[in-house]
Amino acid sequence: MPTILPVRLQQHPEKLVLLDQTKLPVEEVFLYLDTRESIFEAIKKLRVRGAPAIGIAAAYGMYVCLSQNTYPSLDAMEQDMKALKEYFASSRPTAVNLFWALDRMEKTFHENLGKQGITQTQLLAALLQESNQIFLEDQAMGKSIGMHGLSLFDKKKQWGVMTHCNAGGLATSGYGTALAPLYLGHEQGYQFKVFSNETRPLLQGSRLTAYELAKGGIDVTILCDTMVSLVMKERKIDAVIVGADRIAANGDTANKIGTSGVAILARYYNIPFYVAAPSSTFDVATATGNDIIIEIRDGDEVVNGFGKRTGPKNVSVYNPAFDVTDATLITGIITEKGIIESPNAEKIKNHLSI
Ligand SMILES: CSC[C@@H](O)[C@@H](O)C(=O)COP(=O)(O)O
Repeated sequence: MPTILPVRLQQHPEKLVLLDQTKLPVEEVFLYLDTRESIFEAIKKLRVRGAPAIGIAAAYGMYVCLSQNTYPSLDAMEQDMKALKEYFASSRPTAVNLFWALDRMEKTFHENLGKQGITQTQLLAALLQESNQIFLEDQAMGKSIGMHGLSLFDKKKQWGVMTHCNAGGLATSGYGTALAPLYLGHEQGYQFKVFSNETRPLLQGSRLTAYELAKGGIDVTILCDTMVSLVMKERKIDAVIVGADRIAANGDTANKIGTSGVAILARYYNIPFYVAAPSSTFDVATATGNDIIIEIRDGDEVVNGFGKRTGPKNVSVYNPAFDVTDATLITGIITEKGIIESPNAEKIKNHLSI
């Protein structure tokens, strides 16, 4: 299991504790946050990132912020809960886990608000329990994803696995999603050679995935995004596994920019392409990938990233943070319940039992 926890709650006094991922791989710096502005900023600036971790941070963040105040009435507390929900939800638009976690917190608030004689302290206790539940469920889902994903491999050889961006421990409260089979397998004596795509422009693949896998003792090689085709042609890759930020009802999957190109190349070279994600990443209210809102980020991340100017000033830059991989390019979606082979709307509906 990965050794660094990117998001957790501290109590007495209440703080949201985040590993500042913008500082990796150079330094492990922890932030202790208790204001709504600092939590919003941490999500927006990717100090905490990865769909499940963003959801957990927002849930704990709501609890921490509400616990700072004594409200004149339960109505005032409810208004503030709604304002916080809206504020955190406006931080990043693509990862559905953010909205899923905030909806769960709001539902818990309202269910308890309806109880006769409920106090602010009791409402806070209910929110604390719900946010801890979201954290623990994510941990359990990661482990189950790992078990199902591991069934794709055996111990007879070393497997070449490519991943893009970071869908590991740093993106969740446990084993991760795409990296979960690798961690579990490593613990059980399976052999992997992981190829981690650098993932321009913010380098989650080289800064984060390579960092956590190396720390966990798993063989990892960093590739520039431009090297994917060559390495696939050299037959170094047996399978690709990536995470997801949002999976539409038909299986179209939004994930870090560059993922769809990797999927297209994998199809060309006849390499299986898997998406690993918990059920909290499915958004069945969104029919297809065309309806997923893609976050557009500041162009400076592309031409002035990490303090180095790599493009001229005053030139337009396009910086979409995610792209959508067509369901038809996906060999299977690995969830905590099993693997959806060649995903489509009906299989997804049955798999999620909805
Ligand atoms: C288990 S994390 C899955 C995805 O959130 C991950 O692959 C990804 O694209 C993260 O993007 P990021 O912009 O770093 O939040």
